[in-house]
Amino acid sequence: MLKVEGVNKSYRQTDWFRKARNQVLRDIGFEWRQGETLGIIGESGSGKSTLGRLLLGIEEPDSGIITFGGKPISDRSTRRGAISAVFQDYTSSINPFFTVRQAILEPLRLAGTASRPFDIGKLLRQVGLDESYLTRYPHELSGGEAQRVCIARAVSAEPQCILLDEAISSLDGSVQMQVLELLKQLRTSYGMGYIFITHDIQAAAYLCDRVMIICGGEMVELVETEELKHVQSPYAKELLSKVIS
Ligand SMILES: Nc1ncnc2c1ncn2[C@@H]1O[C@H](COP(=O)(O)OP(=O)(O)OP(=O)(O)O)[C@@H](O)[C@H]1O
Repeated sequence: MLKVEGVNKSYRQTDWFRKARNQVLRDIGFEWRQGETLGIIGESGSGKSTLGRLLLGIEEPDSGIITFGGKPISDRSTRRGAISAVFQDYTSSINPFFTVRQAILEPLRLAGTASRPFDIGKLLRQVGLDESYLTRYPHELSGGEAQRVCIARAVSAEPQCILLDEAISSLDGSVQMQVLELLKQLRTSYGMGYIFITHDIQAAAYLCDRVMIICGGEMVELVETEELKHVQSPYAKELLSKVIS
């Protein structure tokens, strides 16, 4: 469904004496299958968020191809209704001048489907909030509530895939667990899938069907979650030993 082939990405380095480039992703290739939850895990700086931005079409690879349903993800018409995102920084993800109602309806307005019947109260209840939140502004929400609003907004246009980039990392432990549960429930209700970018292997193992491990911009492993303990690459073994021991 979402297909990534031979993707490379580099950025210009700030170097006064020569034109150097920092190679951030090397020859990445994989396929996200419709309805699945695919985890992308790796240590800080391994290139996870960069890959996320490429999958969302926010940035373009230097080389390689990314398609969704056979069409280039770089085309806005391909992305519309196909993929949405939830980021770590929920405080800046919502327009501070928007009420919760406006924030949740924004994707529908952008997709040109704002006139279709839409039960915003039901969606709000599904993410564990009630209709009294509709008139609140972002500064009137707790971190957990704001991230629930971001999730509701990502779900509202019913995309086939939601990319979550460290979406639970800034939340307290118990709230993280609630949001993971919520994501599982929404997946059942709406039949969509996720791409779950995280450095938290345990959260990935809890939520994901398959897990991809990246190190230094290279994909070192892509396995079914139940096969995680049988990973082959030394890096993946070391990464897992830190959690399992
Ligand atoms: N826009 C950019 N310009 C220059 N370098 C960048 C840019 N974005 C990312 N990088 C560099 O690319 C590398 C990978 O960054 P990236 O944010 O993708 O890693 P990550 O695995 O998501 O890390 P973290 O878990 O800390 O967010 C880092 O060395 C980073 O400094």
